[in-house]
Amino acid sequence: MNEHAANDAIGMTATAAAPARTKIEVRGLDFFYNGSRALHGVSMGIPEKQVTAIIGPSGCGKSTLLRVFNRIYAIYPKLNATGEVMLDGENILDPAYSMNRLRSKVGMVFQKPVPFPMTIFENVAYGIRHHEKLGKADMEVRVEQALRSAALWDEVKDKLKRDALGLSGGQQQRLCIARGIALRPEVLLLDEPTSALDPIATGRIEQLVEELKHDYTIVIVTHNMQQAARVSDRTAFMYMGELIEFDATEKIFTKPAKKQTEDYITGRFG
Ligand SMILES: Nc1ncnc2c1ncn2[C@@H]1O[C@H](COP(=O)(O)OP(=O)(O)OP(=O)(O)O)[C@@H](O)[C@H]1O
Repeated sequence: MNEHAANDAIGMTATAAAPARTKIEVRGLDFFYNGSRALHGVSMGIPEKQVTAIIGPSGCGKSTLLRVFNRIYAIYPKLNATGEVMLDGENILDPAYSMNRLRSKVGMVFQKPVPFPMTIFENVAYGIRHHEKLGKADMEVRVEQALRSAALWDEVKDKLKRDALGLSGGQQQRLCIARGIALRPEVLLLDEPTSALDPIATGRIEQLVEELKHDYTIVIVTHNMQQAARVSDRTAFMYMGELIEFDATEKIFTKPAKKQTEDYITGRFG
């Protein structure tokens, strides 16, 4: 199969990545769950304002790696990361790096949308209140901006006071993205954000990711290889806790350097 045919086959539209500044530099990262090693010496550079996809078979460590980027594991005492994760040149694994600062720089959206049991407006305003004191008018502007950025404003602008749990699954996921964006982070982590959504809602989220990368550095974990091919600039392939290959998405899906990567993307395992 020539390169164009291969691209067509996987529905790839992403163009080759332009050179970009490195936003997150991972160096020799190991991760342990209660002494059991889940990541083995991962090193990679996440480019700024691009989309980086993490793919690989179930249990290979994709979510673990993503969660290290906002240190969410730190709430559990027996989980431990060693190595360095430099965000704009500062090691976020250093206990001296403030969690509050990290939370304001790195937002996360989970697989299953989990709106808070409150109004649509309050879902977005809630997080902002924890970080900033805004007057009523400023808050309204911020909430609107976040909902617009998450491509949800037109659908909810007349029902901001309604319960968020009344939204569809796809709308709830965009609401969770709006909630993340409202804090104006620099990095947005998406952990299988469309796995619970139908193809139309999935398409909207993918389109949204494409738009958001102009302002945010995005890292997305996905089981869906077509999705990685469609939305990402760079793709990381992981296997059994190791980063096997990390390169421009087009290269990974057309001319992977490693046999394990090729076997995975051609469906020979996983
Ligand atoms: N809370 C936990 N306690 C102990 N081990 C865990 C925990 N979470 C994950 N692991 C182990 O760490 C390894 C990596 O898991 P992780 O969830 O990061 O993989 P994944 O690639 O995201 O998988 P999936 O695609 O199935 O979500 C697996 O061997 C898993 O069993």
